[in-house]
Amino acid sequence: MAVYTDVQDEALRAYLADYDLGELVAFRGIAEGVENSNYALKTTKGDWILTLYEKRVEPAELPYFLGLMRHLAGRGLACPEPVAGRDGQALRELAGRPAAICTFLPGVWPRRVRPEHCAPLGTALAELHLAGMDFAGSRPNTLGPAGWRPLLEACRDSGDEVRPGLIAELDATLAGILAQWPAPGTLPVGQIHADLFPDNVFFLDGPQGRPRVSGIIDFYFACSDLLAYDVAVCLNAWCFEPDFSFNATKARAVLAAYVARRPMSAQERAALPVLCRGAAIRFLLTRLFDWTHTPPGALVTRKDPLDYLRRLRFFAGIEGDSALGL
Ligand SMILES: Nc1ncnc2c1ncn2[C@@H]1O[C@H](COP(=O)(O)OP(=O)(O)OP(=O)(O)O)[C@@H](O)[C@H]1O
Ligand SMILES: N[C@@H](CCO)C(=O)O
Repeated sequence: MAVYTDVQDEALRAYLADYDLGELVAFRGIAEGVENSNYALKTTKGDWILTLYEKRVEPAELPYFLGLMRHLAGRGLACPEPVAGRDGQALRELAGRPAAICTFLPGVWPRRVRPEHCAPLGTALAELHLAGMDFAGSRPNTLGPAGWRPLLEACRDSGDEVRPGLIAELDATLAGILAQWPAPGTLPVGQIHADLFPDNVFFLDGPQGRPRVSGIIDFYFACSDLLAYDVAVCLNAWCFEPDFSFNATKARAVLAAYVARRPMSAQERAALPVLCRGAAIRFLLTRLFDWTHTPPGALVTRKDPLDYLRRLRFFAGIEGDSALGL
């Protein structure tokens, strides 16, 4: 459930008066998502998404996120485009929170990923990376390697309640990942999404009923980091079956479509296994943090950290990039 901040009809109408979006016809809170409050708006000029940024989003970072979305949308990527008010500002305030309206994207995210989703995903990811190349802004990856040890420390006291021995296993695995992490300057860097899970990618049926990407949303973890790390996030999030087995067919489809648009260097390919381990531990640690720090009775649904322990163990057991489908 993600409507933390209630918006009253009156307040929304007053807010919309600063835009050129016509009259409000209807609005409703969207239950999906856990970070921010989202509302679907219908006005006489179309459909929009209103987001109120909640406490996990740092207000000073919003110009980067909104600027990146505007840039990518301007390059033709199907992502939400922030809508400016009459004064030219997209970032405004509503109900005491920073707020913005973005374009509404059609389509639905895949509840069950099929191999046919994977090539369009790989293409869209490469297009996102290419479109971001000339973006002027930058933002460090606060959930990148430098953030993992502090997260693990924050889970040290209660982590083993989730699974006995978990913290010791993570201590050892993290040390190995950090020791092998690519040195700065060795791999291409750019603007990455950093959270490209199935629930952030919308699809519509394209020619012959094949799925095509109709929208990429939720840029609020986007940052400037290794492009290949974004690929590793997708291999984690899209290429495992419900029984946690790795689906090499899906991985091959993601990678082949990606490299057809943005070829990867030999160093990037060689680094993929450690990048996959890094991506697995990132989601394991943020989930473990939430699992051990969310008060009972809170409205948010906690995600199981152990799903990512399975992935981490899989990626720890592979030798080269051939097991990944390259
Ligand atoms: N531009 C958009 N067009 C259409 N629907 C959107 C758009 N942005 C968000 N939504 C809807 O709102 C839901 C929640 O959005 P989002 O995933 O960005 O929420 P969040 O709380 O910020 O993120 P998180 O996934 O990190 O919890 C999406 O699943 C989708 O249904
Ligand atoms: N995609 C993340 C949550 C939101 O960033 C996860 O599944 O843990």
